[in-house]
Amino acid sequence: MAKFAANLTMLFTDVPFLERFERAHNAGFKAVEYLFPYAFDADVLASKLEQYGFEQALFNMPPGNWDAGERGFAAIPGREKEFQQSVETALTYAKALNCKKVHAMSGIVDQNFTREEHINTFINNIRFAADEFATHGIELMIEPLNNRDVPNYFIAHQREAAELIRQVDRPNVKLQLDIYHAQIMDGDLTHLIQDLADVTGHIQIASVPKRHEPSEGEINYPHLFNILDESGYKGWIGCEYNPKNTTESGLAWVKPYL
Ligand SMILES: O=C(O)[C@@H](O)C(=O)CO
Ligand SMILES: [Mg+2]
Repeated sequence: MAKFAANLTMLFTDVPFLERFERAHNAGFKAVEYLFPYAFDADVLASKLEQYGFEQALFNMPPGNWDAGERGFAAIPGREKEFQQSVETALTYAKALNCKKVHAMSGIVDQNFTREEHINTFINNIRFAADEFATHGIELMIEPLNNRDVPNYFIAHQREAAELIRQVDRPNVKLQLDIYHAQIMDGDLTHLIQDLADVTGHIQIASVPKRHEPSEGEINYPHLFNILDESGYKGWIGCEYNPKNTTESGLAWVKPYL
């Protein structure tokens, strides 16, 4: 049966970040995920997890200068040293939060370099991170982002990510299949989920086109939850959407699963 993690970057945003844990707990969630933990001391976050009995499902590696538009740099030539440092930073948090899945963002392509140069950089960086994480039993996620929201992101299609994962050739590197991005870029979701089941490590959801609750829009999520079950997916499904009104008023869809 599908199980859902509250994404605290997107849900409960009417209160400051640290207060969102309590709100997610009161709503019935048993796990949380969020983009970045780095603004907070790892011990503070760990105590929030402990206080509410949460599992930390996932967080992202440092993305570079987010406010300046950077979206990671795993594929960006010339940033290798920074990438290696960011692996160590992420590892410190992953250990403190007992988090077994970390997402490495690949970055907006740099027009000064060829596609091949980006791919080679990505493969080398991801192998480095995967090997560091493997010694702690941590899986490394890579996630395609749709090119309407994030133009020129290095990976936009799910099967392209699966091919890169094959080339990286490390057992702890997996696909973060965000069904919102997948519907915009790929479609044919039933077959996509089934075909990529063996490389999928994490799932996220939102409606399309508006990235609201999964109960609206063009995707039939109850059908896809069954497909995920049948495909053997047992991990958390991250609720990574912008609530249409308050978070709580839009949670009816998830109540039967909590
Ligand atoms: O889908 C998303 O936007 C996130 O999962 C993410 O990690 C990058 O912003
Ligand atoms: Mg996502």
